[in-house]
Amino acid sequence: MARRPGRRERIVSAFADFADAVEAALRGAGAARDEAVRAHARAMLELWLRTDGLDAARADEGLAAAFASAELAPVVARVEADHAATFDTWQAGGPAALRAVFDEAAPGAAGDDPDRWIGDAGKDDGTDGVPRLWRIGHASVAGGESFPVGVPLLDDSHLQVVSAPDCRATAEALVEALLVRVLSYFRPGLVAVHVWDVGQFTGSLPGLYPLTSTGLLTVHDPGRLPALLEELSDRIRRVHTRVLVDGHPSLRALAAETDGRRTEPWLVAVLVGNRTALSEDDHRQLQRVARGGLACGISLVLLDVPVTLNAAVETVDMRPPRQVRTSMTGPHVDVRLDRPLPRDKVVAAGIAISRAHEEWRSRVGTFADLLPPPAEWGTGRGERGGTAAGVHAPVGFAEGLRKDLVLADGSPHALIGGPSGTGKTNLLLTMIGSMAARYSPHELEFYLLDFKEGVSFAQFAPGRRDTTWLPHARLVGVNVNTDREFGLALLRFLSDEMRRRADAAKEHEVTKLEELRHRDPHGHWPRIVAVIDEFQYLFAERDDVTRAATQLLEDVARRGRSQGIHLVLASQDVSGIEAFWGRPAIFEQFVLRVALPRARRVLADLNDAALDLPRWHAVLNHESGIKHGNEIVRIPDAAQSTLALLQQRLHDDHAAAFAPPVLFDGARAPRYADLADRLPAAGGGATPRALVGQVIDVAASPATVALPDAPARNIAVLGAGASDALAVLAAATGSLRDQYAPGEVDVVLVPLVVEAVESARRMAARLAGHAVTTVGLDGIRERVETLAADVTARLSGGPRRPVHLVLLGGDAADHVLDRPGTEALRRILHFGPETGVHVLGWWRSVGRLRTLLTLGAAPDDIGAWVALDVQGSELGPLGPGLLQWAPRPGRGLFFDRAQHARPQVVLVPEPEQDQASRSGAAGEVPLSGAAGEVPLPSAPGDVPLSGAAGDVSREDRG
Ligand SMILES: Nc1ncnc2c1ncn2[C@@H]1O[C@H](COP(=O)(O)OP(=O)(O)OP(=O)(O)O)[C@@H](O)[C@H]1O
Repeated sequence: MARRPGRRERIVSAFADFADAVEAALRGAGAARDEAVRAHARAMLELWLRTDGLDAARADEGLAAAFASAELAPVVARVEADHAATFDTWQAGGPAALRAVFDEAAPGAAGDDPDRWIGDAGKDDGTDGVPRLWRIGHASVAGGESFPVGVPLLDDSHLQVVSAPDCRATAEALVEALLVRVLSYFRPGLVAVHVWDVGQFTGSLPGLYPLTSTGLLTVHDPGRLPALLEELSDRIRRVHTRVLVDGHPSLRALAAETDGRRTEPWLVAVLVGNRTALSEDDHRQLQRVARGGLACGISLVLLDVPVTLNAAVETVDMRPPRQVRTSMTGPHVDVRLDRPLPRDKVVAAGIAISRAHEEWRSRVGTFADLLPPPAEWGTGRGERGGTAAGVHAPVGFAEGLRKDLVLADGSPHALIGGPSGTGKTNLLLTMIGSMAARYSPHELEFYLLDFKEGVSFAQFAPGRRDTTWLPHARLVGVNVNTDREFGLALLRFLSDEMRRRADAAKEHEVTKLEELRHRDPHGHWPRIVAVIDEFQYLFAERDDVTRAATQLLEDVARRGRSQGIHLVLASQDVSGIEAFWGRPAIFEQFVLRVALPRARRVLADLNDAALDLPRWHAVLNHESGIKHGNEIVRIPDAAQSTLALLQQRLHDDHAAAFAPPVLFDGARAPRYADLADRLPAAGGGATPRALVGQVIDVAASPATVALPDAPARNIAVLGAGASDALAVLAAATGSLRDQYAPGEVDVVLVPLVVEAVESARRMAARLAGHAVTTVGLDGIRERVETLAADVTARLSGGPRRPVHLVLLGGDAADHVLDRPGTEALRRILHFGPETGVHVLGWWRSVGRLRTLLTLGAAPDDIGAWVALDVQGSELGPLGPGLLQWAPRPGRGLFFDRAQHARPQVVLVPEPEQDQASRSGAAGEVPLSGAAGEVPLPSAPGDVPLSGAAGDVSREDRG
């Protein structure tokens, strides 16, 4: 019988249903989870792809399975579609546009394939612009067209390259290729490279070593990073203080405003580190260099030197796991670096560049290359305009670039040293030509003195063959080697001019020349450059001249700066010049030092750069001679043909407005006519003045003695030699002619020695129109006694018609005068002048004159004298104390109690017969007429008893 399902079965069945239900529930949950995981994977992949970029994700090996999965393919497809949609437009034109930009920014060796330029030296001088990019590789986006990648460098930016150990060699190759591009682009010399490698004595970049031969590459010792950084800082300082003085912010801006030419080469400093930090000091210094360097042409290339730079810098980051990235292209562009240049080609390029550099250095740089274009000569329209901020003129070349010599507030005066034959004079001529070509004579004046035996500056004054002159030249001194007084005269002039300027500045309430020019635009305030070649002669002796010169030099050196007065002193040997070493106050003002090869003491004590200078080079140092101010420049030959052409042009343009310079020519006696022209106008009751010579001053003033009716107004000329003495007296009597109305004066000519006879005749001829009598030895006593009686009468109120008693060889009269005659002469000397009777006499012996000036007369009766071949010690009783005077031909020591505290040196006028023969009038001087009869002298010993007086005197002069 069938049994009803029992309880147990029911329970089992119920559990089975439960298990089925659970299984169904679990099955459902598993499917949902699988779907969630797949969705998550899809979402994650999309997130990666969109975050890191499709290209990066493809390159990631961990994601290879995902890219292979069919399940995920729609995600990839979707991202690809979006990627393509985003970039397609850019891909269409973006790479091409980048290429175009690059081609423009990186012309020639800056961007071209190396095969097209490697091994050739560059030719570009930067005047047509500087590449803004330098190629390092290429890149593409999303498999699109590739485009070149470059980095900026010169003027624009520094470069920081960061590598990992396994790609360090690639990084070095990148730097090497970059440098080879830069060096091959520009004309050799325009870029110099310095390399410092912390780990290697020889530095990295061995392929570039050939460049060291001409100094284009300098390799620094690993331990001497501070020295390199110091060198770079010095350069920045120098560029700012010397080159960017006109307020230009950078060398690039300066070049843009001038003709585009760079005045300083670029300097690329490559620092190769080992990823460890620099010392704190070096780090700080490097930051300073980075900050100031670009404006001064310094670019840093840092390889694995960890440093943060507060300046424009681009980076190339080569560290894994990423590909190469640059700051130029951003983090999403993988850059493929160019293949390293083959080592042998780099070496060959270095050799070729060095060779071209050497050739360039020996080829370029003539004097003409220093000058601006001829259209600008003397206009001041060139690079720097006027001289408001100083005088800047290139005098030589460094690396083919023109190097300026600067006379301005920072370097007001220059000291030039170099042994004989090293080119001092040439350098001075170069400087003068270069300055004259740049500035207008309204803005710049030269005062040029040469103490050497020679006439180097004579070319700037009108000559017999070349009648042109340099309009800037206001004074030219030649053959002054025996006359230190010329130097003194120049310094005195400068000192006076400084005072005049200071007074004008005070009046306009300003302190500097620049401001004075501004306030007084119609005034004539040129800068003055005073050049003294072989200036040590000026200080050659311990005497009054040296003392006065030292004082004046100190004055001008200290105050000239603000008054626009600049001294340029040149010497073969400055070591012995006490005026300098004993007076640091003077020396310190000579901030600009120029040392020619082997010059001693011109530079600072520890600066021996001049010792191994090659020929025709100079150390130009605008920093008082300290080492870091050294610039080695090559001085061109100041070719006469170019100088002459320049002078001709300047003369043509300016001669109408500028008189010829005053000429100090120590070898030429001043002409009577020139001096007489400058005498004050006579007549109208003016006191007559007797001309006795030429004062040594810049105005070439006549030296005169006033002859008023006052005691002691007699003139004595002292010396045994007849020629100079007679020349002085001839000038003195001749000059009186025009100062009296015809017939207003009596002149008594007394030739007492044979040499004077001819001279007296000429004097008489020149005085034609006046009452002239000539008396010889035989008539002197009587004449003197008559005149003495006349003086007595005058003293008691008799008529006072002017009388000049001209004694030629006064001492020769002693034996004929006897006591009464001598006393009469003393009376004339003592009382004559106040009554209008003046003695103008030549005594061959000071002792004889002194004897005469006793008893009735006194030494003071000679109010003025000119001593010729007489020793200073003999003059004591006549002068103001002990005198230093060593006689020299053509010079006199002139003292006039009425106008001098100390005697002064004068030039004796040209002797009469020279003037006559030069004018072709020799023998034409009328010897008769107004002139009285000349009786033959009769005293034995003084004159021969036979022979014509004229013949004798001509022999004497021959
Ligand atoms: N830069 C130069 N290039 C070529 N020749 C030069 C240069 N400088 C000077 N000379 C030549 O050298 C010679 C001597 O030059 P310079 O007269 O200038 O020397 P210095 O130092 O003034 O000598 P000194 O004091 O003996 O006159 C001259 O014949 C000159 O032409």
